[in-house]
Amino acid sequence: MIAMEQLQAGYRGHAVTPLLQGRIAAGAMMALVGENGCGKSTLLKTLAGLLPPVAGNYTLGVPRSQIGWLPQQSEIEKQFPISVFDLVAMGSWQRSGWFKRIGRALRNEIMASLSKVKMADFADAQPDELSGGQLQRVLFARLLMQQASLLLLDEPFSGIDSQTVDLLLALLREQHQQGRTMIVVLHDRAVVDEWFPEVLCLQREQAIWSPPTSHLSLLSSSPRQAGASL
Ligand SMILES: Nc1ncnc2c1ncn2[C@@H]1O[C@H](COP(=O)(O)OP(=O)(O)OP(=O)(O)O)[C@@H](O)[C@H]1O
Repeated sequence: MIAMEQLQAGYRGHAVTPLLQGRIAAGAMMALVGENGCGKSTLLKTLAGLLPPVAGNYTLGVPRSQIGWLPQQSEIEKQFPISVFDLVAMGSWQRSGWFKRIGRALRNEIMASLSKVKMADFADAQPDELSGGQLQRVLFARLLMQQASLLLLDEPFSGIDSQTVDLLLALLREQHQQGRTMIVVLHDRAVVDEWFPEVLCLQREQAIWSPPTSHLSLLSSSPRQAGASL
């Protein structure tokens, strides 16, 4: 699904990642790991189309509308003056349309997503009334509603208790079993070893793919050139 050819991610022409050459297959459940500052978030933002590549190029096998994106900090989301229910409903806007009334079937789906993350009782709450872990569960419910085929999650478990981490990991595995592709930035080696069959480790000089990726000499479709946006 994702092919990277001599890709380097960074800011304003300055690379922060090593050269990335390889592919991530559709349906992969991949952990993105490495020391602080090695460029994990920067790579994820680049793949999400929020930053242009500094060098090389990549292809995503899906349109940008099929990306489910969970950034590292969700404090901004907390200030949104809407209910938890509406925040989760935002995940389905592509299916329902922005200004259409939410019908019974969609309402049930939203409540089912909130139940999956054990937050159904908070449907009428405001995001700023939630703890960090509760808000993260709500954002996962929104992600489920999105039904995106590519999930890019940046440290989704930081500051979350282990029970909740297990709940969210089980949901991710369910998404994986449904054929979705995911790249998740993680720091907890035990979580990576237990849950993630594939790992991309960024180091200063090189990237280590596990299992080793097939070398790419050609990209199959029009690549994103450095400087281009999605
Ligand atoms: N907006 C920015 N402009 C310029 N440089 C940045 C910007 N954001 C981050 N950096 C730098 O890019 C490098 C990589 O940062 P990044 O956040 O991608 O690392 P990371 O691997 O995700 O780190 P961590 O594990 O601490 O979250 C760091 O040296 C950081 O200082």
